[in-house]
Amino acid sequence: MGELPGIVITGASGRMGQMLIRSVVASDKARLVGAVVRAGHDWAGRDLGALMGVGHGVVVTDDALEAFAKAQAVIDFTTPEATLEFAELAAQARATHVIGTTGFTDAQLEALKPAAFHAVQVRAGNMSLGVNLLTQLTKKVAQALDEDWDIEVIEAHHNRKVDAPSGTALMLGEAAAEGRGITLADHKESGRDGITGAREKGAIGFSAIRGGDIVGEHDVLFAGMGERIVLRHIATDRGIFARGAVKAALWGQDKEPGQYDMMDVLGL
Ligand SMILES: NC(=O)C1=CN([C@@H]2O[C@H](COP(=O)(O)OP(=O)(O)OC[C@H]3O[C@@H](n4cnc5c(N)ncnc54)[C@H](O)[C@@H]3O)[C@@H](O)[C@H]2O)C=CC1
Ligand SMILES: O=C(O)C1=N[C@H](C(=O)O)C[C@H](O)C1
Repeated sequence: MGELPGIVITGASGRMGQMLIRSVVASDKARLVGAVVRAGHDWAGRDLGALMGVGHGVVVTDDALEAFAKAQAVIDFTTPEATLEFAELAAQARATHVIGTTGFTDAQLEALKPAAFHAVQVRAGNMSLGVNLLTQLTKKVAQALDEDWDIEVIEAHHNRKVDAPSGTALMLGEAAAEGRGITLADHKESGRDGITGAREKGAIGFSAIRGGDIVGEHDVLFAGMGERIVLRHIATDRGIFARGAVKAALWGQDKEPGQYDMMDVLGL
């Protein structure tokens, strides 16, 4: 039997970075071969075992290229700017690049594409099974209802989150738009404040709550006259995102270069 696929985690000291390290170490289908932090971070050069109590023998580095050269997959939950750099390096190393990072601009999403000519890229605003199922349900409900039903996506996250609406909220909004046969960009309404005027018919609205240690909560509200439907997902443990990302890294091993998402991985 050959060696298990080697995985590098970027943003190793972050909330998701640490969760991902624990998930790879706990997996019997993958090996942790590297942990990358940003340049000058005080974890660089230190053994993960001493820092986290797991991953003994893996020395944290700020040299992503060197780390990626030893890997079959890179799992990356960092920032859009860092992910763009890592996409090029993962392509050079022909390593599957699993991207959990959110908050990309349209131009940044466009800039991710060339790397996918050379390596598998799996990107999703949410890597959990539950949210990906909810996305499918959202599309189905939106397909069944007409514009008399107002669609609102409401999300809540911890007070350290820097982007809004969340990547998940955008995924759900895209699914609702697809179900309704419209383009989200033309119907997105977020950040209401002041005298906004009446709600535009057919809009897909977004609201973001930030507070405390909320892991991630998403409601898709279909509001009609005299009745409402609410589809809801509540995450209570970041392990759901990490396990999904490890699954994606393994799934990518025998795929052709290109851009994929968690629907592909989960076969939904
Ligand atoms: N797709 C999904 O299922 C999920 C996505 N996320 C997304 O993942 C991202 C990270 O979230 P958190 O872990 O909560 O944030 P965090 O702020 O705790 O961690 C991000 C880490 O990236 C590191 N970083 C930044 N630039 C870097 C560089 N150039 N090289 C190496 N490391 C670098 C930071 O030092 C930090 O440790 C966010 O965009 C978040 O929305 C979070 C949870 C689930
Ligand atoms: O930043 C987070 O924490 C999360 N980000 C993702 C998002 O933007 O949707 C996924 C999850 O909700 C947690």
